[in-house]
Amino acid sequence: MGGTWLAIIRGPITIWILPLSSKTNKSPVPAPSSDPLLPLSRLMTTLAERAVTRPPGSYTTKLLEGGTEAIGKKIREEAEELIEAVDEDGDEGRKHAVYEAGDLIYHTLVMLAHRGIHLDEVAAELARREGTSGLAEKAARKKGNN
Ligand SMILES: N=c1c2ncn([C@@H]3O[C@H](COP(=O)(O)OP(=O)(O)OP(=O)(O)O)[C@@H](O)[C@H]3O)c2ncn1[C@@H]1O[C@H](COP(=O)(O)O)[C@@H](O)[C@H]1O
Repeated sequence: MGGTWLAIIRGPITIWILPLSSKTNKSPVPAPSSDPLLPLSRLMTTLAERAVTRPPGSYTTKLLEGGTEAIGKKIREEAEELIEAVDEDGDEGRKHAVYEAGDLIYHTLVMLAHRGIHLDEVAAELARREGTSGLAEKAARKKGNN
């Protein structure tokens, strides 16, 4: 295993071992071309690394230094921009919505990195919810409150 590696140990069970690549955003692990969602996972790894190494000249570092408030402000802005873009007509409008969704997802992942949460944990939470309608879940929650 060549190069410099960084181990992040959180909580009782989570251990991240990341190859350090703070000078570039080149993926530390080359992506097999089969999974189109791998860039998300690679981005999360980069952002988790930024949260630890805080390289100067990084927009992510700047956001992380601003904390929950600065990151939250960008999430609100980007959410607004996505909502507006979604109703724009045609291919250009659709492309714009994709672009704004990218901004919103990036800033959301920065918030996760800020809190020391990995995308895997969110995926596990979504997997736990899989197959349960939001309506059924809400009804069960209401019942539990009685
Ligand atoms: N995916 C992104 C990404 N998406 C959006 N952005 C930035 O998010 C900002 C979006 O804000 P706006 O659209 O409001 O643009 P703006 O007006 O310039 O922003 P502000 O100055 O108002 O904050 C822009 O500066 C974008 O460049 C991103 N910045 C970084 N990444 C990824 O994160 C990696 C690490 O980035 P650094 O930490 O900056 O090296 C990059 O290599 C990319 O892979």
